[in-house]
Amino acid sequence: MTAQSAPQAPSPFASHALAGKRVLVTGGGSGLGRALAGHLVAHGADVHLWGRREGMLREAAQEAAAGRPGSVHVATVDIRRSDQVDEAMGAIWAEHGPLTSVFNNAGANFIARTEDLSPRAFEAVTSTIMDGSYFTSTAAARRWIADGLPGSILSNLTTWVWTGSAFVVPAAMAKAAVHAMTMSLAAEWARHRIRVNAVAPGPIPTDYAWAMLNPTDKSSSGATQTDRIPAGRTGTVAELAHLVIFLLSDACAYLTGQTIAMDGGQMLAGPGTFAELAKLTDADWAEIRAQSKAASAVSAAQRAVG
Ligand SMILES: CCCCCCC/C=C/C(=O)SCCNC(=O)CCNC(=O)[C@H](O)C(C)(C)COP(=O)(O)OP(=O)(O)OC[C@H]1O[C@@H](n2cnc3c(N)ncnc32)[C@H](O)[C@@H]1OP(=O)(O)O
Ligand SMILES: NC(=O)C1=CN([C@@H]2O[C@H](COP(=O)(O)OP(=O)(O)OC[C@H]3O[C@@H](n4cnc5c(N)ncnc54)[C@H](OP(=O)(O)O)[C@@H]3O)[C@@H](O)[C@H]2O)C=CC1
Repeated sequence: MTAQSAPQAPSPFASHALAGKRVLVTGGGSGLGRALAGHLVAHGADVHLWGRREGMLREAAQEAAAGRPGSVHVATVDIRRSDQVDEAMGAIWAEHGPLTSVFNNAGANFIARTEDLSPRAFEAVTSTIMDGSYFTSTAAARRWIADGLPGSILSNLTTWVWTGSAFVVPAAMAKAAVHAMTMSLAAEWARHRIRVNAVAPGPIPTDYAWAMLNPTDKSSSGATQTDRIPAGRTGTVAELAHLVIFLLSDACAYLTGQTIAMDGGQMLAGPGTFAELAKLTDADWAEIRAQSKAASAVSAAQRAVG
């Protein structure tokens, strides 16, 4: 199949679709979170970006706020630490006013044979995705409930919540846990006017994710191969942004408890996982581990916290 080029999809939403919204984006210093921030600002939202690398967050804020100076704020927060999350959430409420929305976007992942993973490796991934999403969601919701305010929680998942995926087992498990949190809290908190939803994008290549998920010339697999996607291309940040804007807007106040896939048909056609990596040799896995750990080390050296 030949790769299709992505359409230049203009936003279907008015520039004030998110006016009055104050949105927290975790993992906002890089990749999808960073790119999404500019779209949220362009539709009227004020945005808060959390991550562990201060320099990246500041650059991201400058980029996203270019059209509306003062609309983006940053904080270094390790979302695996409930104390840091609660303190940073309190600071938003005190210094800027209540959030209206949380986007649980921060994630951690790398491909590896499950039998090779140490307990610390398992925990590094699962605590970021599962604990981090829970700590952030509850820190916001406790305040909304106490203040009698409505709110919206959205999480960035993957289609592995339905299919699982070989070779990324901690991430697949943790994303599935957040999918369960989405359904559970939607029912529990609807009476507080708090909506809880999730998106499950197919591949939208970003620098760090691909350094973790496709680090060598042998590691390309169904999950990251464009030519295996029925739509013939990967998704775009603009397409993800349009779905997120809709879900965070007041246009769908009755929509809650849903995880919405947006993957060009990848999951339904079968190749959305890393199962094909079963063919790799010990030497291939050693190279993958060395390459992805090198990318992690570069990023860890940039952190202010965590
Ligand atoms: C169908 C759709 C297809 C595409 C779907 C895409 C889905 C989304 C994917 C993503 O989420 S990609 C996100 C990529 N971004 C990140 O992962 C950002 C955050 N990442 C990190 O912080 C690191 O990369 C980290 C390794 C995940 C964690 O770093 P941390 O500093 O907390 O831990 P370390 O001390 O470095 O390591 C802890 C532990 O883990 C072992 N380990 C680290 N890397 C590897 C590796 N590549 N292979 C095997 N093991 C690894 C490390 O050795 C430590 O264990 P011990 O040695 O101490 O036992
Ligand atoms: N790209 C893709 O194709 C897809 C991505 N996704 C999901 O989208 C999200 C973003 O991925 P992507 O942009 O590609 O990858 P990135 O690696 O660029 O984004 C992950 C972000 O999470 C932040 N983060 C990681 N650990 C922590 C922590 N403990 N505390 C605070 N922030 C943390 C990182 O910042 P820092 O290291 O500075 O803390 C980074 O900004 C992930 O949840 C991923 O699973 C889902 C489907 C497809």
